[in-house]
Amino acid sequence: MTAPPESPAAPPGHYGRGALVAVLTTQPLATTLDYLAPEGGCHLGAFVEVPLGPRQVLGVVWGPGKGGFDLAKVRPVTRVLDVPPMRAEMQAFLARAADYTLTPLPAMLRLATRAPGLAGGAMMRKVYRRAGPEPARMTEGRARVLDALDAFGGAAVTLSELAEAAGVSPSVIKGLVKAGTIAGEDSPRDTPYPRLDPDRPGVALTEDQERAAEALRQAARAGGFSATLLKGVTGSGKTEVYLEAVAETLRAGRQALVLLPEIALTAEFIARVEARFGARPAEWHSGVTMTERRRLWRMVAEGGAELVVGARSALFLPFRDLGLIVVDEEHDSSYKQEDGVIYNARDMAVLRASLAGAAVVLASATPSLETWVNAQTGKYARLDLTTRYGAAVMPAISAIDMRSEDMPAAHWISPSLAQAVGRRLEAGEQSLLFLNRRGYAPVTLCRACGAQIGCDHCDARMVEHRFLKRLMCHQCGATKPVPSACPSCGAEGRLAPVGPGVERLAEEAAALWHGARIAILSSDRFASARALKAQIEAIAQGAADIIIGTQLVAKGHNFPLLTLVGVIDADLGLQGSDLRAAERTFQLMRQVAGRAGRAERPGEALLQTFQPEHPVIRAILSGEEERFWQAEAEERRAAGAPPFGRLAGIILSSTDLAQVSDFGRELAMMDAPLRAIGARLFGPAPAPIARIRGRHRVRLLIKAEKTAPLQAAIARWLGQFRPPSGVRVTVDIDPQSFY
Ligand SMILES: Nc1ncnc2c1ncn2[C@@H]1O[C@H](COP(=O)(O)OP(=O)(O)OP(=O)(O)O)[C@@H](O)[C@H]1O
Ligand SMILES: [Zn+2]
Repeated sequence: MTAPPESPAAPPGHYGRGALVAVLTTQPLATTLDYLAPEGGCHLGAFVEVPLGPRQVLGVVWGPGKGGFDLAKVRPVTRVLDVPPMRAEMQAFLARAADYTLTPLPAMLRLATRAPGLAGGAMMRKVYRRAGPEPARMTEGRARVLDALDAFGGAAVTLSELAEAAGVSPSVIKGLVKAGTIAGEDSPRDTPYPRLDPDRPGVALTEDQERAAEALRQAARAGGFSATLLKGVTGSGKTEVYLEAVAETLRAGRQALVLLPEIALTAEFIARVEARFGARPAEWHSGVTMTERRRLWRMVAEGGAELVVGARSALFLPFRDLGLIVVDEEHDSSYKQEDGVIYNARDMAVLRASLAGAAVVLASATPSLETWVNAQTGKYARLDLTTRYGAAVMPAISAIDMRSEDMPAAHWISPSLAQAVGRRLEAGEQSLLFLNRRGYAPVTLCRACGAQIGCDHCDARMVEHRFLKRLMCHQCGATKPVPSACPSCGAEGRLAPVGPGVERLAEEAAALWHGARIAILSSDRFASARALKAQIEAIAQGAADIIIGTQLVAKGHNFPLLTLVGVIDADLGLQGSDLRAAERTFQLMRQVAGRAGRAERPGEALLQTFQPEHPVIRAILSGEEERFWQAEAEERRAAGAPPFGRLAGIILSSTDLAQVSDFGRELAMMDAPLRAIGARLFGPAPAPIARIRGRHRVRLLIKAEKTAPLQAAIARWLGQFRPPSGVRVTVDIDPQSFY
């Protein structure tokens, strides 16, 4: 039973006062809840505050109320928030994303409302300015406040900002207000971002670049959904090309979103946007302040932000008219969100673009196999840039056969690689030694009893971090001091590091090359994204001779002086049984090698390997990329593996091992809904990392045909059970990791 609308002339999508509306809240409830539209009514999609028990919670008017119960008991919406209503496109996106990832809709709504102060409504804030003569009593603190105000030169400044700039407590400022010297006034909090000028001249594009740029401009002009793989070798100018698509989108008056896989890359990208369009874009990632997040969220909704550069969560921003999404380095595994709501931002970008009528550009030198196949089958358009820009040429890649190198124990830099580095040092060029292992040594072993030091909470070995002087678990982050005696047998002084991490490699390099400036680039070495950015910039300017880095350095940085890349262990990624081991190794090696020789001087990449004849190593060396993808695709097709078949991972965890094992078996026994769609269930089996943070983990794997209705079947299957309390069930559709 639905209440009649207040007035028959109400516009579509508007509910008059007293009409029954369904509100989706961010609370973990199974369904929407019915409320009465408030005084003045509300629009479909309106952000509202509603009573839930004793509390007020945030919600969105999702549609007409479901009714079917006593209307007298339905409570009215408390108030409609002063932000633009959620658009139908966004509602559809959240609903489809929820269905795809098997995530409850309220959790999706939480992703879409991750800005502070939406309900706060305080659109104004107090800012301070000079208002009268100097106070009768002038103190040093007061003088500093007035100096600081002058220094701000009329820019809006809040109490806390002013206090911080002047180095005084807020009471000093309040004293000046009382004295009439300065005044606080309310001013709008959220202001639009500076306009970008798409018609400023960009760089002169090469013929190849121009061809690709024109195709992307056309896609942007066409105004509907399209998906394009922009595949260009490292240093070919993909960024310059897709900025042309951004320009065309802005000309059409629509908004653009550029996703980057790594916050550390944003500084360089923003500088390029500023050079191209004369102003900075809006930034959205974990390093952005709350005030700025709030401003961005609102401005995106109101159209006061034309271009957003951000992390994967920027996909859930309330764009008013999204015309373009660029996913840069689209193959990057960090686009997969692995906890909380598990989703792949690359796939969600395509979904959102299709609903918004936007163009999506997936850019990479080494695309994911999924995207490569989509381009092969014509589902996506494909544009290729096959040469580096300008004088730069692709680096020569060759292998160092470690079987014939003379390697003393506990050394990892072969004589051949050392020679090559030595030549760079003499020439004043930079070398990068790449090792994808953080810390000093991956294993700490007791030479008396053979025990390895493990984490107390996880089924994982502790990694020594000599820089921090601790052992650290890379699963849960727990740390402990390096003991002097073996925790197993008590032997004193017999613990030894085994294997290399970047810190140990730096030690070896320092012993080899006295006086060389060595910099370690590894995420755990930097307290903040800002510090990391600064270090990357310094290195680009030449502040280091030898860079020792983890995969952090593989991601699109430009180091113009870098001419040699040495990969310490090219076999590392090939060891696992991971479905994507070959693909990942191929991508990573090609990307890392691509850091070399990006300016005038040619680059070289040397891969230390014990198996130079391995097909993946050979493919990396030969550079015959298309053949590699072809072969990899064939193998996956034969195995019915993604992207030709579908997978879903089910992870059960509990502090009680028996409980989680029993529940796993129960799930496996009642798999009829899965069999009904021809899917196969494997497991339960203890997860490769069988315990994390004290929780025992059991995995099941579902394999289905590409077209099978997998999510619906999983929902029916899981719907048969009530997990015992304490058991957590995580569904990972299209899993990327299997730990
Ligand atoms: N047409 C051009 N005119 C001037 N400079 C250019 C041009 N094209 C590319 N460049 C420069 O060449 C370098 C490489 O370009 P860009 O970073 O766009 O390449 P990319 O393909 O995105 O590389 P990667 O995949 O390694 O990130 C940059 O410094 C860029 O400014
Ligand atoms: Zn741990």
